[in-house]
Amino acid sequence: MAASVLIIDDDRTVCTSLELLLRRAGYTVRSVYYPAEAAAAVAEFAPDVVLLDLNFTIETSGRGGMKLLGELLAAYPELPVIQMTGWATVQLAVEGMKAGARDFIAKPWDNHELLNAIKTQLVTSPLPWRGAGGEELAEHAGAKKATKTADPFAPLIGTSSALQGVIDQARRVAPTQASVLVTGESGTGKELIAEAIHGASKRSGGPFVAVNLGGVPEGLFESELFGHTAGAFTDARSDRRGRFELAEGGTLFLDEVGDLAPAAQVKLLRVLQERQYERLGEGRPRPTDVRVVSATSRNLDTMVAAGTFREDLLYRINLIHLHLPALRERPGDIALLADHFLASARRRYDRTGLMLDSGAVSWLRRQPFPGNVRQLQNLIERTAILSPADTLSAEQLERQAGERPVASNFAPSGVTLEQMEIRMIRAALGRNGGEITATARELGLTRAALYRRVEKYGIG
Ligand SMILES: Nc1ncnc2c1ncn2[C@@H]1O[C@H](COP(=O)(O)OP(=O)(O)OP(=O)(O)O)[C@@H](O)[C@H]1O
Repeated sequence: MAASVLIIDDDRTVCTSLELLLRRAGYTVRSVYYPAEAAAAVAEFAPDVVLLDLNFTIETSGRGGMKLLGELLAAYPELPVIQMTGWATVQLAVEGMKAGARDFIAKPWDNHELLNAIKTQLVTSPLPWRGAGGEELAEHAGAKKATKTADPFAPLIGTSSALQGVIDQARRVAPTQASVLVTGESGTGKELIAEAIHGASKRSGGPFVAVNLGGVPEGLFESELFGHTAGAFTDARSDRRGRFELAEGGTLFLDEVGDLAPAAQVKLLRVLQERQYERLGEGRPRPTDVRVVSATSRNLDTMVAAGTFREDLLYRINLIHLHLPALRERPGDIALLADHFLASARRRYDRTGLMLDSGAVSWLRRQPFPGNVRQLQNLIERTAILSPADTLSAEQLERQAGERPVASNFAPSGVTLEQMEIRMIRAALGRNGGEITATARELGLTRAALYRRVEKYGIG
């Protein structure tokens, strides 16, 4: 049986787009638009996970959402609630976490992160709040069990020696306990290879828990990674397990490790050195047995030289270093990858005739793909959905790829810098399928800086 998600948000466009995303990922979904209907929907639909918007537009303070969160958790203390909130209201999200929400996602959300957050709740909740079988849920959340006997590296498509070299290295280090640092541009498959390393390790029976450190506000770092006990803060009503605890016996994937603030770097280093951590408010150390795989698209050596990343932490996470090549460095893999994404579009949309004509393949091979494999995947998928014909041409792909490269009219007169910025952000969001991390990388911004601009300009 498919796992289920209840969306509580008064913005119907948000609900519709979340419904589409989650149904495609195999979930049963229901939305409610009015806070007053939420409790009844939880009772009737018995969702495995709830996505709750904290900012109802009628009540922009977010108090409506906080109140509802309190009511739902009072009635169902174990209900896994993921809060959704705009960047400007991170403080509210912090309050929500203290009140017992399990996670939070900033709007506009990153699809990949959102799906990961839901998966984490399904896999790591040992006692689903309504008593459903944990096994069944875990099986749904990523089909890791079903594919256990298959080659864990099979999902990594590409025959280029640049990619195969990295896969060979990864195969060799997977069975060891060594910490691994995966570098590479956004969308090159860092998380995919981290999962494969876990799958090929002796820990494959344990959990694979991912945490995007770039998305964790500083004030939440300890609670997020190490957990807290009820009463640790004024609003901490229930115990909360941190990511280290959730990953016990398995692999902890620290994504965007280069985005960690200096104070958080010290705290992480201490836990990795001492192999023990403390839940906030508990006052006693807990031993930890996790293997750490980290990833970043930043250059940590340069950051160490600049004094923004601790050298001792780099040594700790970087026993083995794997670097994934950008897609433009292995154009020979583009046709194979395109074929792979087209095959999944055929299955997903039941369009067995979908294919690329030869012009389309050579056009794809000439593209720079700054968003790497993720960008190629989004482009194929979008073109397949929007094309009425089964054979996709270079022209159709080009149209979907959106803005052309810089041309002489790049800075037309009569357009303000601000308008230009809005256009560039919109275009980059379009090219990257709305993925915040990839868009921020393409524009050379941090995620926080991109969120601020999206918020400031009201880009939807
Ligand atoms: N070699 C590959 N074969 C098949 N799919 C791939 C490959 N590399 C990446 N992908 C797909 O591209 C998308 C992005 O990959 P992934 O999330 O692992 O990248 P990432 O480097 O971790 O990105 P980011 O730095 O933005 O978090 C995913 O949907 C993934 O399945």
